[in-house]
Amino acid sequence: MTKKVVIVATGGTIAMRYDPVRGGVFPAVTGAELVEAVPPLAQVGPVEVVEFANIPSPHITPQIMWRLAKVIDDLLARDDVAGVVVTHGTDTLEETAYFLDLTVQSDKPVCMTAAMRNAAEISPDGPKNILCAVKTAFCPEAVGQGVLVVANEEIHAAREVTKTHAANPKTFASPFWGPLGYVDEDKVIFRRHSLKRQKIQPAELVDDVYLIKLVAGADDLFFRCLVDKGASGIVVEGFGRGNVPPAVVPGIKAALDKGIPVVLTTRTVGGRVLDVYGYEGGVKPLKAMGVILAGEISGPKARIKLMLALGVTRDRQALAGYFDVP
Ligand SMILES: NC(=O)C[C@H](N)C(=O)O
Repeated sequence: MTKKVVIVATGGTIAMRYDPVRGGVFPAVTGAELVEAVPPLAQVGPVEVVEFANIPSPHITPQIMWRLAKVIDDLLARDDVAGVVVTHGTDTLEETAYFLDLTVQSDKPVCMTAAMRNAAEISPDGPKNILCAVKTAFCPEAVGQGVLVVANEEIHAAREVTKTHAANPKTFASPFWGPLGYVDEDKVIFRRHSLKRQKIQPAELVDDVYLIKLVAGADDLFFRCLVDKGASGIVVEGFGRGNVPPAVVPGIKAALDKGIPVVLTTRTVGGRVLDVYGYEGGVKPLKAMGVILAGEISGPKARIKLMLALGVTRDRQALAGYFDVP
């Protein structure tokens, strides 16, 4: 049977054009039109298009990600489907990629791609990104690598990749680790394998989980607001090893006392949160209070993981186990 790659279009700049009447860039291009703009796809293999949505990625929500994951799993269950490519906006792409990496049950390739230049600009990057993403989705070595982000001819792991530049087409990078591989003219090359996938199968999506990014001199106002609101979870982006200002600690304690799990990440782009420092606000006393350490993942990705894990358990120890992975 000749297998195909299904392109699931969700929107983003890749599917936008400048509108002179409204004076801005707006959604304008369907998934089918995106494919028409990439004639060399005919030499790669058969593709099918699913018009999932056409929205800017700042409009993407965890509930939409949840629906997207189910659509992708249904597609990958088909014997005639080798893999899926998702076209998406770059602004929140890393969050959707990580959500899918944790929830899509199939190990067939899922390659997300995007564009930094809209379809009407000089040298749009979308068509080449789609071509590289489809080539990767057909590549046998992409099986079992988890969700991949393919852009600018590079292949990145969902767990490691982040958007690093507001405008440059080379925006996606995996700090300290670099790409898994790249797409050359003649073939797809993987130079390393992604980390072992973690899969979470929640019964429901608990999406009232909030991220608080800390800065010098921060106090616990935001924590007290979330405690009053009865949030289901709080992710904190601390400094360095995960340390926080002393004025934040009472707010963290108030959340924990109310049974709200608090997950600690760091605002650095690399390295792990670790209980090195014993001073007030250091991770050692925070861990002793019951704060969950999130390892290396970023604040936005830790929030995605906590949403999903809360759909499985509210037990703090069990929740901590979901974050105790490399
Ligand atoms: N390059 C892009 O796709 C950015 C756009 N604002 C989006 O995320 O939808």
